[in-house]
Amino acid sequence: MTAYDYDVLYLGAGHGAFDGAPLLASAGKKVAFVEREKVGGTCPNWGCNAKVILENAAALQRQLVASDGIVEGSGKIDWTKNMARKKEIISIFPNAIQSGMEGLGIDFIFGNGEFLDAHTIQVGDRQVTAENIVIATGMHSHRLDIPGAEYLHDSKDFLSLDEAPEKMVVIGAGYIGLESAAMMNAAGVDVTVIMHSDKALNGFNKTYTDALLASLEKQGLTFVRNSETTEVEKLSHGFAVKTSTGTYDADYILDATGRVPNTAGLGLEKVGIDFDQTGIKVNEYLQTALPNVYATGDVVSKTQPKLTPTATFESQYVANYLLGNDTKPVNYPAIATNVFTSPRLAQAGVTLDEAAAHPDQFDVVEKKVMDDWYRLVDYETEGQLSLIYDKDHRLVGAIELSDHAEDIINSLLPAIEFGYTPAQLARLVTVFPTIGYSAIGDLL
Ligand SMILES: Cc1cc2nc3c(=O)[nH]c(=O)nc-3n(C[C@H](O)[C@H](O)[C@H](O)COP(=O)(O)OP(=O)(O)OC[C@H]3O[C@@H](n4cnc5c(N)ncnc54)[C@H](O)[C@@H]3O)c2cc1C
Ligand SMILES: NC(=O)c1ccc[n+]([C@@H]2O[C@H](COP(=O)([O-])OP(=O)(O)OC[C@H]3O[C@@H](n4cnc5c(N)ncnc54)[C@H](O)[C@@H]3O)[C@@H](O)[C@H]2O)c1
Repeated sequence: MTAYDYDVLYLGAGHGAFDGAPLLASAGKKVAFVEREKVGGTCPNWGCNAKVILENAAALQRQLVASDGIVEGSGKIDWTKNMARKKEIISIFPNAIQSGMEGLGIDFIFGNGEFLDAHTIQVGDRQVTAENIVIATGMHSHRLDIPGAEYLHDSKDFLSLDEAPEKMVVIGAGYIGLESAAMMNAAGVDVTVIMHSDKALNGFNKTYTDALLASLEKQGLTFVRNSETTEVEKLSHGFAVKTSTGTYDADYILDATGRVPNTAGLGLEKVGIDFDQTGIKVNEYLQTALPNVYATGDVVSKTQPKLTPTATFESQYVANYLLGNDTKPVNYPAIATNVFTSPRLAQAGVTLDEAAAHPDQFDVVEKKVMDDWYRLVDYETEGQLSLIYDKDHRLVGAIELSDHAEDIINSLLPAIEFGYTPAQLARLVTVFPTIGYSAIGDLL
């Protein structure tokens, strides 16, 4: 029998890797990560955690303004201090994750990993072998290919921006575009978002995304719809962003036009692993074309949202599959997602668009968030909720726009995932008065 250096070797040390690795190490497997940048990957260093700290100031400001003088103060955001706080909080993550993993006996090998064959990875001048390899290399920012592209910044740059610009142009109205634009608008920046269609946020219903844009417009954001960005020109002060609908001045430009799977330079073609621009192709066991090589997280080609909880779920699934604890095909649960603007837009389970396409299978109940008196308690002013039921009246999906949408969707998630009956729902005696009580109350 061949002796490999490791039982399982992960390419990448983000959530797609480090959430499953401890299960393997605790079961006595020899495990290592190959990481070319920062331990923890995108989410803690340049994604979720970094972003949510910065956005929290905008959410606080919104509540303070809505209190209409009960809580005094202008709510002015000091962006530089906000950024310094963010840097301080997230700086602990790489070492904390690394020492936690090393405490379990897991090794770190730093450098770019590339396949030599199905069991061998080249890292610098070292060749590392493993019985099983998990590709968890994530994604990087898509960059527009236009003249002046060198003046554009991506989300990684943006989440380290120490000084707020006066005028900012954001190209793209997906998660990153809207979250970044909304928090900078709250920080007093004049922000224009260029959209190449009239619909924001793929995967969310248009009635809801239009309502979100309308709310953000009321707060001062400008959206330019159906506009193609063609060129960026450097001026003596700042830049001119040229588009099919006009020219917009900015001193900071964020290219938020999407993310691309990290498949290049891995040697995938050489070893016969299938992939395309959507990511690595896997079967129902998250196995690539090579039976001993798996893929997890953002690098996987899939219909599920490319989010941290999805990466975590897949990482734990593959670890359990390799241990023989779970031999069934991957069975994704309802995946909850939230756009961290103020108000938030969150959803889980069957979407409104899916429900509309299959009226024979689903019923939709519409609710006005402001009909719930509790929303007045924490100064909410607007919002809507749609509950999607199957024909047995079990909740199968929900979408909400409000300042607490993420809490409502999290509270509804068990009912969506486990299909609670009305009798089971009636046994959920939640704390009153709270947003969780409101969420379950919506179902009764
Ligand atoms: C700005 C931003 C905000 C986000 N906010 C949220 C949010 O609020 N909620 C949410 O759920 N999701 C959010 N996401 C998405 C979330 O960050 C990803 O879904 C998650 O990080 C995916 O984890 P992963 O392990 O698949 O990839 P990653 O975290 O990207 O990790 C991949 C790792 O692989 C390494 N790597 C790549 N190639 C190689 C190689 N050849 N050799 C060695 N190492 C390699 C990389 O350096 C990286 O560290 C956000 C993303 C961004 C960009
Ligand atoms: N809150 C969260 O959970 C969160 C936050 C940020 C990112 N993410 C994840 O990260 C990933 C990437 O987010 P993202 O915002 O980069 O991608 P995205 O796909 O959500 O949005 C990209 C947007 O750019 C638009 N676009 C593309 N080309 C364009 C062009 N030439 N001009 C104008 N617009 C253009 C697209 O239509 C789309 O709306 C997503 O998969 C998302 O799941 C999640």
